[in-house]
Amino acid sequence: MDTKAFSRRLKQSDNYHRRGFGHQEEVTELMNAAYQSQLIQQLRENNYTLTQGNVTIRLAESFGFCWGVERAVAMAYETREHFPTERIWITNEIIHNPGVNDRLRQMDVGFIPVEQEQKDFSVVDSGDVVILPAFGASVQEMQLLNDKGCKIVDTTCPWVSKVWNTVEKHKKKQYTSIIHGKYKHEETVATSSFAGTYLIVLNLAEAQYACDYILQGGDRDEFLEKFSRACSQGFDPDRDLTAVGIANQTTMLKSETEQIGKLFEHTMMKKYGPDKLQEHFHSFNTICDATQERQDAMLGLVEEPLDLIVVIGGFNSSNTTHLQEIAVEKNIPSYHIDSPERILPNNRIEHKPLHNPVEIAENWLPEGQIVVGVTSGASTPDKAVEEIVQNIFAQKS
Ligand SMILES: C/C(=C\COP(=O)(O)OP(=O)(O)O)CO
Ligand code: SF4
Repeated sequence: MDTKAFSRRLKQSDNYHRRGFGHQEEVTELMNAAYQSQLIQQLRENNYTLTQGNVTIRLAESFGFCWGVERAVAMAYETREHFPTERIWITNEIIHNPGVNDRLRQMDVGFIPVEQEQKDFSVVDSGDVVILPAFGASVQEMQLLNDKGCKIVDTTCPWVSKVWNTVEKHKKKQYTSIIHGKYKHEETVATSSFAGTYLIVLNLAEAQYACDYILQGGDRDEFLEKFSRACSQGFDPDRDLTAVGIANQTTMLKSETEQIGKLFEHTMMKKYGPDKLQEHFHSFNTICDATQERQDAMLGLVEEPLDLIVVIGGFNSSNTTHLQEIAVEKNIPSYHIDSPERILPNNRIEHKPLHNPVEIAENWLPEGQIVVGVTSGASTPDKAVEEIVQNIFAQKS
């Protein structure tokens, strides 16, 4: 499929919308009421600090809703305003925040049902409105919805589309796209659908494995087994790793994406010589600013004297998980929670330790004077942060 030509055609169609519908004022009011917080605004203005009783809260200097999330959620709200009686669907969670998705359900936006990892689009009829989330959607899904005659409202963050352009460039030059991301993540599913030949690496260890294969060869079957769900159809490591371009899921750990890029660059330089590097390696910076800013702020926060850190965001939120990784790396006790309800009576918290299932911790707030670091991922509204800060104060009072 010529994905570029399809995208161009889709964008010209009357059924395709990627800007709002002129209801900004009403929507801003609704969103402010649901998601903004005066307390958090005060904290920002007070050097990101607030003390009450024997608890001091230290907020990261960049946290919470990013521009792309605000834009996508606002577009979904506008869609409801603009099509008050039409059936409206969304192909996935709009962003990885349970509260925001619940709010869309309350607005009668239907989520495409999923059975055994397969989406059931049979529920969608011609003329229905379908929202594509901030992560985007695969080109096959877009085609299917377009063929059905749906009205498509595309809220894909432009930073994500920028990565799609990058993999299109790789494809044009017949480079294999090395995508730093999680193969099951909606954004990476969408990005890989625009790529030609691709390999998805989760982390530096997987990148190292692929680079070792490039330099020394290895067990082809083992390679294909390892990346069975993370490469393009018919991928052949002996044929498809001679020229590579780097791309990434926008919310991966910035430092890791950079290391992976450097690793492939050095590998290609070693294999083909510095003068031939351009023919075998391409890299554009596609790390999004919001991800970078939140990670940089977290790196600043963990340098402060803290007793513990609360990281707020959906459990399936990649950027939030990476913020927690920074706390874990620094050996600071950290609690990843997705909503204020996770703070339970009697000094207990229901939280998700990194790479482990949700569990309950007892006596999580130490006695006496404490300093609690707080940050939140790009899909977390300030309102949720406010309620969590208030719950912490209440537990210690
Ligand atoms: C929509 C989006 C980022 C917003 O945060 P999310 O937490 O929704 O997503 P992610 O960190 O990628 O799992 C894609 O870049
Ligand atoms: S984290 Fe970046 S890419 Fe993702 S929605 Fe926000 S601004 Fe867009």
